[in-house]
Amino acid sequence: MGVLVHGHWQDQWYDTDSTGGHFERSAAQFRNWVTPDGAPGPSGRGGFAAEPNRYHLYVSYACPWAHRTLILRQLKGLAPIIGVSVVHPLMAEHGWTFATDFDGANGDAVNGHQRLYQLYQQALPDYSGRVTVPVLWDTRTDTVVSNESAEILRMFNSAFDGVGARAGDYYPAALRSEIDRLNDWIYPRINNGVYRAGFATRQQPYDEAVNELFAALEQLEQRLAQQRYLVGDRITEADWRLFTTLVRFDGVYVGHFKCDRKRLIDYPNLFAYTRELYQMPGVAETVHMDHIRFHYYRSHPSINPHGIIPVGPQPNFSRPHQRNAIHAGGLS
Ligand SMILES: N[C@@H](CCC(=O)N[C@@H](CS)C(=O)NCC(=O)O)C(=O)O
Repeated sequence: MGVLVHGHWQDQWYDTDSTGGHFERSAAQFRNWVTPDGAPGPSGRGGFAAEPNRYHLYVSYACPWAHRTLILRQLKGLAPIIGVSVVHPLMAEHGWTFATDFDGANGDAVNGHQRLYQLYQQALPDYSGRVTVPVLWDTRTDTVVSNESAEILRMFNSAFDGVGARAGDYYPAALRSEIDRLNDWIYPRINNGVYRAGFATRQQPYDEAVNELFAALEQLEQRLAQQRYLVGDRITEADWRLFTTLVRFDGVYVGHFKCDRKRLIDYPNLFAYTRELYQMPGVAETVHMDHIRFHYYRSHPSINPHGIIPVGPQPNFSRPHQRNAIHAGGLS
């Protein structure tokens, strides 16, 4: 893996020496918004009006942040009007690439690049920073609209409603403060918590991350015994953001990232909740466990030097979930 420095690719691993063994994720830099009429969004500049077949999404099936955007694209019926390029699951010295010798990795049909960093160079020749997925690309102006999944999620939720998106609001106005509160609590402890544990290079930051992670999972286990979804009886963005971490938990985070105090399948409510979300129409087809396991176990040689992909565990997400009986106010 590496970074771009003034447009030049440099192969280097995360620098945790300067942060005392802690892993710190850097902020995404392209922060424009697609809006119904092209007016500027909460950040960045305007000019990105919602139109069918204008925008293209670059993802890795392995990446939990990219996965959120794929799920919203699916739920909102955007697949026919926003195309997708899937990178190869191996992220090595050239970063993410468009090699197609892995089932599902479909290359870059839009710009014809070999490597993802070339897309960033195309958008901004002088770019300095990480080269991450997901990327929302504008084929009209040949630039990156956004490389921040949390914001792409919000755009997919509503910006395309006038140009053919399916009904459905996963960030309803009345629930926003509760969703934001949950996201802010879940992100550091769980979504990024597994990375903080897995990429720690000293004992103490690892201990800290893993303790916070499992304390948070215990709390959610209790919450989901009382209510069907994170915010009561309605599925919201907060659920999808949690789902992409939970669905990877036993397959990679338990082993590869040493998050092994418990497995997902040891939490009856969290596991059943994950199964219910997995079984929603269109969601299972966004989950590609072969990309997920290959990516993590092969792309981090400092954690898994021989690149052996272990056998499991691999939970069965298709088993009945039996969550129908749970309503916001507790078991009916
Ligand atoms: N803030 C970004 C983070 C995305 C991210 O870190 N993606 C990872 C893959 S899971 C990546 O592409 N990493 C490459 C790198 O850091 O060089 C988002 O949520 O969109």
